[in-house]
Amino acid sequence: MMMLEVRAVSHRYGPKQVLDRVTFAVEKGEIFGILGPNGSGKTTLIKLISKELPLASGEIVIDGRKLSALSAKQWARMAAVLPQTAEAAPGYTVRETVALGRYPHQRGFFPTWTEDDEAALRDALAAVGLTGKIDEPLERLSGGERQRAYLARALAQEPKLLLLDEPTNHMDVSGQVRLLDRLAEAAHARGLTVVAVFHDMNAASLYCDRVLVLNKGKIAALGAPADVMTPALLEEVFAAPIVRLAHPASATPMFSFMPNKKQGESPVGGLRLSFLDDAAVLTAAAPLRVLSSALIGAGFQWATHFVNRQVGLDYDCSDAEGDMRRYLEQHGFPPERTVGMMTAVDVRDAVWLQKEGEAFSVAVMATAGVGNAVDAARAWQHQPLAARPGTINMVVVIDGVLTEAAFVQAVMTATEAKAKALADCSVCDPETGTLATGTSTDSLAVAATQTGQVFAYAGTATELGRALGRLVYEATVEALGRWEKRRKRR
Ligand SMILES: Nc1ncnc2c1ncn2[C@@H]1O[C@H](COP(=O)(O)OP(=O)(O)OP(=O)(O)O)[C@@H](O)[C@H]1O
Repeated sequence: MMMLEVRAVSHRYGPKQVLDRVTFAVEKGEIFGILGPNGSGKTTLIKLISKELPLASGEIVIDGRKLSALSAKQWARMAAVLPQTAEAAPGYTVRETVALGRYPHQRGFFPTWTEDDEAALRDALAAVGLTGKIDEPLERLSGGERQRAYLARALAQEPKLLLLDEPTNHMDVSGQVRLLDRLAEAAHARGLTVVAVFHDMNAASLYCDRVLVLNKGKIAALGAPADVMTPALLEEVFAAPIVRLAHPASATPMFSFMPNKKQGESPVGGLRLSFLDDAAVLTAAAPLRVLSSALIGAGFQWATHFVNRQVGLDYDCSDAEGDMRRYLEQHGFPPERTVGMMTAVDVRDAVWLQKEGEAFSVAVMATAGVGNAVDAARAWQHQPLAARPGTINMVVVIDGVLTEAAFVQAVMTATEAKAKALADCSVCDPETGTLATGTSTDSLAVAATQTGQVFAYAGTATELGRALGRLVYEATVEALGRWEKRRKRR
């Protein structure tokens, strides 16, 4: 069932055409976003639907009834609007402001305030979190609170259709999340239809079932955010470089801008390996983009420090992450910009290899121990393992721009080269007696400067992949040799 139909609606201010044959329909219970750059006609569209501007061309139908046939009071029983600006009318309290929302439901010349009116008012105030401010004068509220009071007035109207022009304009983050969550709740539980103008693409993507993208008064796109909010479309419409990212917890895309930064110096030359008593530390002159499985900074991250910390064989692993975070803070490494790994291997044996290619540079830091060696193909045969010390930790740094595919391929290439190094060193899984492919607690970080040449791939079909595989292989063999030597000396 459609709650709102907009058919071939055009609008002019004098000679200026600001909407051009705009057609779309919004289903009952939908949260529908309107996006577009400044001046694209969003507010005009809301004003036409809310009867604030006369409709000169096209047709608008609300819940099956033509807008032109609805009186102001009939309209207000079906729809409510929260305008862009929320200026306080002097002298009104929050209660009085919200009570005005009940006017469309009241009849006769001397309407009485019913229990239903009071319940609707209380519900609306609770929904926007303003119950505690019911008797405050509106002008004493902050901009965000005032916006919420006006939203409560719109909710008290108990509309089927709620029109919002930038609803989170004056709100801080928690206010935004609370408001949008409440709207989503009301839409899904009560079948409220919400049509809202958004400037924040991320909020629109997270909360809208569908979005309409307006550009110069015309529809540039219409559909589910994940389908239509493509970087190409958004870049064209907003004339700004936009990147689309995967949200960590929701299947809706996130957006950010690409700053127009000058390319910095290649930081591979600026990498520095240093040692603390109990850690090998790699420091980069500029932040590197990293994909890692490390204890701290796992996943994609930007980091300037890579800390490979040595712990005793009897280390209590129950809160390794918290402990590592404290360790980093105590030693002056910013945890949000540090990739932190742990090992029981002596970090003085860390291997550091670099290769300067024509088109790229690659560097590898590795520590290795194989007291905990495992054949990944036979690990299922193991008894549940008590983690034994002996981990292979590796940081691979590439000077260049890696695509996400190249990051994943670099992880694959490094892992395959490590497995081959173990095989060539005849390292066996003690439980199965077969050749080991790694240890059960290995960490890997692949880092890239994200300046200079672009690498779309880093598999063994590429020059970069071949150099990377070779370096990882050599570093692993060397690190295993050092570990073995130290073990024999004990
Ligand atoms: N009353 C008016 N008289 C003349 N021109 C107007 C009037 N109101 C808006 N406009 C113009 O119409 C165009 C569309 O305005 P509208 O407010 O609908 O855009 P918008 O997409 O909501 O913009 P914003 O993102 O800045 O709020 C703009 O160029 C604006 O300058």
